[in-house]
Amino acid sequence: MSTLDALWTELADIKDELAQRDWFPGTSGNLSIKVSDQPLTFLVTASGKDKRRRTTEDFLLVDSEGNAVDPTHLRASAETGLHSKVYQLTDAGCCLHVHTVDNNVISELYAGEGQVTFKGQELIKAFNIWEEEGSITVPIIENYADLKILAESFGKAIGPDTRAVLIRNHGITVWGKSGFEAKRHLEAIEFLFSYHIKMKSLMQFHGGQPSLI
Ligand SMILES: CSCCC(=O)C(=O)COP(=O)(O)O
Ligand SMILES: [Zn+2]
Repeated sequence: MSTLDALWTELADIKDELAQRDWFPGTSGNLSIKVSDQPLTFLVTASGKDKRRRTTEDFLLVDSEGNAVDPTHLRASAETGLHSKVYQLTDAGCCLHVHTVDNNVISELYAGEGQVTFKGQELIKAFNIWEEEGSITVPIIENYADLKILAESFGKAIGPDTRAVLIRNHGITVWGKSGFEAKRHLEAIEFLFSYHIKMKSLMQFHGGQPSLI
């Protein structure tokens, strides 16, 4: 199996796993995996597809501008520019974008602060943060309809410690050095979002104290 085929299969397997979690509602979401550094090329999901299905036309190889490397009738994800930023600004090997109710709720709750921080949670270790008081901060950006402006704003939100960026009432983009690490980061951040929303609702209904009754 060629390297390209192996990367294709790796990304297709991740796509299947995320689909099993129902993280691609209404054809949303896009995924990519880096193929080469110089020049930058990566496999990215074709736009507008039902990402729950596995087909031979799920991905295409694009360059740093998001242009197809080989002739194809497929259109690269509308959000390919964001994946490109991730590969240009970080050491990522894989980048995942999903829309979930939890990530949309968190993005709206904390949009005013421009970021959300989690601490005191074991799953922060999934980001390779092992300090006693370790924390993870996720920047939140506005959801510009113009995808070039969105990609610029997204790129500006990426600092040396950024592992994920939330787009307000849209979704999250997460990356990792490998497909395995990107998926671990995504699962961990969605866990933290879900925990936070549940805890916040319990506290609201029970006078500021978490309660299950
Ligand atoms: C119906 S979802 C709107 C577009 C979007 O946000 C998304 O994640 C999917 O776009 P793509 O072009 O990658 O299919
Ligand atoms: Zn999206």
